[in-house]
Order: sequence, then C-alpha cells, then structure tokens
Amino acid sequence: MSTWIDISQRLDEQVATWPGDKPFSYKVSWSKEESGSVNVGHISMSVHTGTHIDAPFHFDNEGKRVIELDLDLYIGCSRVIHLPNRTNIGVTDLANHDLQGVTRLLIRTDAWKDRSVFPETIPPIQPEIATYLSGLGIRLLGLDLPSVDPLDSKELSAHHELAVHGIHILEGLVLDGIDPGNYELAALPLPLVHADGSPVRAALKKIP
Ligand SMILES: N[C@@H](CC(=O)c1ccccc1NC=O)C(=O)O
Ligand SMILES: [Zn+2]
Ligand SMILES: [Zn+2]
Repeated sequence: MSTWIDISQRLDEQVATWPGDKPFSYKVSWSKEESGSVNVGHISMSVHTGTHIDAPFHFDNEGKRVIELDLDLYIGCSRVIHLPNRTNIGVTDLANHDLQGVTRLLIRTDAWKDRSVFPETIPPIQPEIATYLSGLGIRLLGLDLPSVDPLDSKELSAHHELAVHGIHILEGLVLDGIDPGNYELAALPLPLVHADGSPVRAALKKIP
C-alpha cells in the first residue's frame, strides 16, 4: 500500500478554472483504430488550473519562468497547519504555531468546499505574512485555495510581497482530512521553459 497521500485535484473536464480562462481538455487525437497501434492524446489547459505552482513571471514580466525554479522548493520536509473559518490569514493566525525550522508551509483552510465550482470568495493571505514567514526561513507557501490574493485583486499584493521575500507559491491543494504535522512533500512542476505556472502532482508522506 502506498504511504504517499495524493493532495492534487484531478484533471478532467470537470476541474474548476478561473472565470474566463481556458477550460481543461484531454482528447485522443489519434486513436488505436486510426493509427493501428496506439492512442495518442493531447491536453489543453490554463497553467493556473487545479493544483499548480506560480512562477514569478505570472505577476512580474522580469520574473523567473518555471524552468528556472529551484527543484528543492518542491521536494522535502513540509509542515501542515489547519486554519479553518478565517476571513483572511494574517500573522496573528500563524503566531499560535511554532514554525521554527519549517521551510515549506502548507495551510489547510477548508474554505473551498465544492472544488467542481470556482469559489466566489476565499480567505486571502495578508501580504504582511511574507516578512514574518521569510524571517522563519520559509521558502514555499502552499494552500488549498486558488489564489493567495482576493479573487478580484488586480494588484496581487500577496503574490508580489511573497516573491520579494523569496517565498514561492503552491495553490489548489486538496488538504481535506490531512492532520496538522510534518510531512515529506513532492510537488514538482513540469519543465516548461517559458511558462508562468505549471500543474503539479502533489503528494505527502507522514514523517513519523
Ligand atoms: N493570480 C492568480 C491567477 C489569476 O489571477 C488568473 C488566472 C487565470 C485567469 C485570470 C486570472 N486573473 C485575472 O484577473 C493565481 O493565484 O495564480
Ligand atoms: Zn496560479
Ligand atoms: Zn497565484
């Protein structure tokens, strides 16, 4: 039995996308009957669909593209904390947790209830937490939400402030039922050379 827990959203035509963004599609372009040997499929999707990482180029024209991102960000020890029923997430919410030695922090908010529908509102991350988290040595922030900023934000203050402090973003995790604690995380982006984000297969393994 696998000890790895899948914390990714499944990718099919039902996956929720940002309003107005490209829908997910998988199609067999060449069937076994046509080719005589194999089914060959192709996918089309926004890179901000489901469980994905943001590259800084998403919100900064001079920012790094996916291929330039350090793989160490996305593999290794992580801490899951549970912050349900919040209207936003600020330093006071984190101050109750001992985050010494944590480099990858995953926040379970439980705020995105029906993942087949894009949420109307989410509890945004307050940009001030970037200074606090970088002071602790945190380099990756993951959430069970489609964004770290309010969904209608054009400034994307939390995205920018996290980037300024060297903190990378992992969005759209499925953390339902994941107990707070320490886990090994694997959530590697694809080797997309020009992209501003990438879907990931994210998984956790409990550290005893
Ligand atoms: N910044 C968002 C994504 C985002 O803003 C977005 C994604 C797809 C289509 C439109 C978007 N924003 C439009 O204002 C994110 O958290 O990754
Ligand atoms: Zn994104
Ligand atoms: Zn984002």
